[in-house]
Amino acid sequence: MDDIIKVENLSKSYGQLKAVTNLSFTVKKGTAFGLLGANGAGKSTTIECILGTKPMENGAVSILGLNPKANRKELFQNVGIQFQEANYQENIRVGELCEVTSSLYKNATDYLTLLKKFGIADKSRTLVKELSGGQKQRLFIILALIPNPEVVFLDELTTGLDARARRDVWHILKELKDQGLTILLTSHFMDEVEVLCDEICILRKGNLVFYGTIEDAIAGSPYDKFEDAYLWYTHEEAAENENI
Ligand SMILES: Nc1ncnc2c1ncn2[C@@H]1O[C@H](COP(=O)(O)OP(=O)(O)OP(=O)(O)O)[C@@H](O)[C@H]1O
Repeated sequence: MDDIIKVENLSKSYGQLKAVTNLSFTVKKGTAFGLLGANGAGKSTTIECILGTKPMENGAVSILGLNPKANRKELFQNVGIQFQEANYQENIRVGELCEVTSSLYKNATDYLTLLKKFGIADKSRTLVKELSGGQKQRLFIILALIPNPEVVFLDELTTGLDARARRDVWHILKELKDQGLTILLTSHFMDEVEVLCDEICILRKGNLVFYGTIEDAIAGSPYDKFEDAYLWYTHEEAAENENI
């Protein structure tokens, strides 16, 4: 089975606001897919609908051939999710949180290796609440990878990370992708998207305005740099130029 994530005609509104309209895409095994768009474009809503943590109005979704709502338990073992801070208790140490997380999975990977890879092995005994923003972000990526998942969802992948840490994260994810991991990520950094993503879709106010490869995105725009093309698709390039 090649299509690891399949989204068909996904729509979601909050009252009168259409957050996502008729969105369809597929993500193939061992590839990274970037869900892109400005603040409020509908990226997080899409991820939550795919994972079944938010009800969608219309559409059909499958992950690893399963329905995320009906097959939650089966999927749980094979899907990694980068959660945000609010999901963790305050007074737990980094090592303890990794240990507890590992205990939930049959195929958990060695978290000490991950802590080392992501450069926070020395923080194992530190309280999670005492980590810096970037260290927390690294920890949350580690927690998503502990299950040794087949597919991982990474929302705002490297927000808050310093330049070195971002490159380390890219390197690790590329390695995992080469080993067959499927990645769906959101990011506001187009350099990162160019390094990692095989395919992207760009959302504008919940509507799909581009779906394909980065090369095709550039070719379909008047620009020759991806970031310029991206801003053109999102209709933000004028506002951007005014600020220069
Ligand atoms: N629970 C909610 N109730 C009402 N409106 C919401 C809710 N969650 C999101 N929205 C609205 O839906 C739209 C899409 O939001 P969403 O969080 O999916 O965007 P996003 O692309 O992830 O943005 P960001 O890049 O800022 O994280 C926005 O206009 C937002 O204000």
